[in-house]
Amino acid sequence: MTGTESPTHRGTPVIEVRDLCNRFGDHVVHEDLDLDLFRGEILGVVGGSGTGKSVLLRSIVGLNKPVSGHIRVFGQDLTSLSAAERSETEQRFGVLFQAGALFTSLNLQENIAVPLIEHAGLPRSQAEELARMKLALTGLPPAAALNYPAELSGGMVKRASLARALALDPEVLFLDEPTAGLDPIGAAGFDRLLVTLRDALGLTVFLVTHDLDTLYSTCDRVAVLSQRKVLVADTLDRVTATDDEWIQDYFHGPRGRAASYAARARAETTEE
Ligand SMILES: Nc1ncnc2c1ncn2[C@@H]1O[C@H](COP(=O)(O)OP(=O)(O)OP(=O)(O)O)[C@@H](O)[C@H]1O
Repeated sequence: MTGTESPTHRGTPVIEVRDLCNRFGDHVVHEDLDLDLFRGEILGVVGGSGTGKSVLLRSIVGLNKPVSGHIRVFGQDLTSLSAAERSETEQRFGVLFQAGALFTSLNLQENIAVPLIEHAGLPRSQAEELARMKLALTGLPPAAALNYPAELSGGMVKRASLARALALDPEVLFLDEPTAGLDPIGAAGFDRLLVTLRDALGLTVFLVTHDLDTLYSTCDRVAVLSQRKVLVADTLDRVTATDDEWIQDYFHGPRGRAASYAARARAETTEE
């Protein structure tokens, strides 16, 4: 890795990716990619379209088998685990995919009860009670528990999907573009919720996003994927100062500047 880790995040990483290679046919997506995720941080993962952000996420959560490399999770190499150990480890992860992936034929409390019944073995009534608590945690009103996904706004679907990702009390939360498709107010609300939940539940968060406002308002560190590797993984100040064309265009273009001004204005309002 060319970037130095933030001094605020020393200690053993909960996830260590080393020399990761991913290839589809002739198309090399990652080559000797390194990345650390430290306990309690929100790490934003950015990069141009097709740089392999989602493939990286899927490799870590076990949905994509890398060509080579090591992924250590909670100190254990994923490839050395038996299927049972792997499944146990993966239950310490919560994943929110871009499409949300709720079952359309189930209402929200039934949706969130599914992992509680299947993986935690809870009886249905208890699972649905717990599901209602998870929905409340994400700021949804109690009545929403009986709604079907099609009856909800995009922002509510995202919150419900987050409630499902939190169903099994994960230690690490993986989010793939959680604010995509939300209006700016809905997106800002989701960002605040994410920080509140991280603080309240002690979560570690791996967040793939294109949303500059989300990066500025939620992330402790940002990892930039470029040229098949993590070009830099550090605090926003250090990342934005990195001498790289894509980074300079992304963070110092009109949208990047607007997000940076908005973040500064928010910080000043909080200080007053
Ligand atoms: N299962 C697959 N089979 C073949 N190619 C794949 C597969 N999954 C991903 N790819 C390719 O790998 C590359 C990286 O995909 P990925 O979805 O990780 O990009 P991304 O950085 O998340 O992009 P975006 O920001 O547009 O979502 C893309 O070129 C994609 O087409």
